[in-house]
Amino acid sequence: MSSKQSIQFIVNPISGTHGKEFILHLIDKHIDRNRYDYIIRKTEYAGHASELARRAAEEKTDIVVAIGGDGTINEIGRSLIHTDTAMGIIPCGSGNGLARHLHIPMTPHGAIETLNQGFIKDIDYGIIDHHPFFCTCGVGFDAFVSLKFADSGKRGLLTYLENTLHESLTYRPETYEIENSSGTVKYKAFLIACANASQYGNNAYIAPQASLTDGMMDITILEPFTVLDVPALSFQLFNKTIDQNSRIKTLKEKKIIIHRRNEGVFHFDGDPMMGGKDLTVEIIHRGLKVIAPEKGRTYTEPFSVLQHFTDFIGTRPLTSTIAEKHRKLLQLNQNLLRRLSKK
Ligand SMILES: Nc1ncnc2c1ncn2[C@@H]1O[C@H](COP(=O)(O)OP(=O)(O)OP(=O)(O)O)[C@@H](O)[C@H]1O
Repeated sequence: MSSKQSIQFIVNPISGTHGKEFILHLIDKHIDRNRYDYIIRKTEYAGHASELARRAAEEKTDIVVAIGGDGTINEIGRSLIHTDTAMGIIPCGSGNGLARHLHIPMTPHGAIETLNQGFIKDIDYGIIDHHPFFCTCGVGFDAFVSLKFADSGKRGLLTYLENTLHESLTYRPETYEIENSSGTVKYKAFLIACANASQYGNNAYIAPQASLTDGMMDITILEPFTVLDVPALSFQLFNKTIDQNSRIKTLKEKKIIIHRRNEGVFHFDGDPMMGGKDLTVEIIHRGLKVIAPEKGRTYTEPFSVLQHFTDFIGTRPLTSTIAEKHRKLLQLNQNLLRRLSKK
């Protein structure tokens, strides 16, 4: 019997915008073969990653690695909760919120090195209306946009940005009641984000104080705002200080019920889902094993809001036609803010 640990890599070929062959080549080249035996599986349809991961856990595979974005991570993570199989991540999505929170390097080579180090930590996960999430879930504007994006038929950050900006022009805040163990409070809100991880992705920190190991979720409520609030909100989203904005209310809870007037969409890790008027959201403490760097970042990155914003809108220089398009969209938008990971 082999003393090596077993890894199954699960590749989502459609995640992000880049081909995955290069990553498979890097795995072949850099994975520690003294430590690991590995196999690679490719997903063939939505939901397939969940099936593959469930089977891998049943077969006592030591590690299942998601090669994809937060949607793929969600599929794999939900099959590994409360098992002995740990989840690794080679981030390939458009936002990579969970990987960024865990300080997993964004480069495939760096992420493979993290696997080779093999440090395992137990993290919390959340459940909204019976759907596990690992990063964020919520109702309101970002759930609405996740639905629009899912319907748009094409993927990519520009499409997402376009949808976000256009829809924010007409989106109306709704009234919600949030019930916790001590009572119910009413809020008029543009969005309510329930965060296990601190960011949506792309370093857009919707809940900067969120911890993956405290057994609590950080709830960010964005109340109605005016155009005058947009610059500060946008800056603070990337500066990890949005919780200090006067339009923001924050709560820390283990379990809440969100009551809304009508049934409608919510999102979990950026994927839209239709739900009822009452949505139960709770955090389950340390239910998933993940492989991540042992002590925060393994390299130092100077913190720059401008860089984070650039990450968010893409890496092309702001001198191109794309930049012109961004500028027009930015003019159109008076409400931008938002998550910007998915999609
Ligand atoms: N072979 C496949 N064909 C079609 N859809 C797939 C396939 N494999 C996975 N999917 C679906 O693709 C969706 C999007 O994947 P994922 O979230 O990983 O990529 P992304 O949207 O580019 O990244 P991010 O979530 O970071 O923006 C997942 O929800 C998953 O269900």
